[in-house]
Amino acid sequence: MRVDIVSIFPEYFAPLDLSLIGKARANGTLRLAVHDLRTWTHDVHRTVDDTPYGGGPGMVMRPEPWGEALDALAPDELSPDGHTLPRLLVPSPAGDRFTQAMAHELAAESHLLFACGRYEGIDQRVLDHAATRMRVNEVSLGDYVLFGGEVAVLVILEAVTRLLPGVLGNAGSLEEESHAHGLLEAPMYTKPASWRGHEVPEVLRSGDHGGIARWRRDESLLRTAARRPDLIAALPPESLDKRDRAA
Ligand SMILES: COc1ccc(Cn2ccc3ccc(-c4cc(N)[nH]n4)cc32)cc1
Repeated sequence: MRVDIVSIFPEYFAPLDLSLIGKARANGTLRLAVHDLRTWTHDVHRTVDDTPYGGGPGMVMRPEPWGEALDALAPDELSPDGHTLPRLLVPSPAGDRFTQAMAHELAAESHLLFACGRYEGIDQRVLDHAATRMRVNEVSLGDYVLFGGEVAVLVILEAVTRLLPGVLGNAGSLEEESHAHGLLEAPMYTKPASWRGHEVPEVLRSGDHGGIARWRRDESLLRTAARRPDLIAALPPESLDKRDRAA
């Protein structure tokens, strides 16, 4: 997967040299490039923002630098390797909610292009023009307001990259994790069996794999019902058996 990120704070993405994403870049699973939007400014002050039409607080990101950046990173003509146009993702408080389902959808793409806004956002015409030639999605992490898109891109990129083949060592983790089956995961424990007077649930040390699976299922259901009843309501009816309903 190829990923391009455009930001006025490219140094925000230094963490992407670390850990499993860093390994994915080193082994070619992820080809990531971070670009400074000011590359596509031409004035001495390298201006990327201006006052909003219609008045109001703050500044808006100018369309010209973004237009040139997207032209450069998503050229219309097919590249020699038959490169298709990327999917443009624009973090925004007004975007569609980012979900694990969207992470899976994005993990199937060959080229993602992230536009990190700052100030009060990017001139709308940048997104409207881009949408005439590539898929554009405004994406929100949730109902809270960030300073800009960079942190959102780090989150989205981590959620997507861990789904790429070979990135997560034990593929089993993908299957068992929260939101994989629509439920929150059960509590996890490791050694020692007793710690500051807190014991590991006996069933987890019993070797009874059926009992362990049932305990984990029950704990997932109880935790999900308590913290995220919306996920219970969203489950397909057939996924809850009689025992589940009794939990
Ligand atoms: C109320 O209108 C606002 C508009 C923009 C901003 C600051 N800002 C600028 C670019 C940008 C990109 C993403 C986000 C964001 C995404 C989520 N889930 N929360 N916040 C915030 C962003 C603040 C407020």
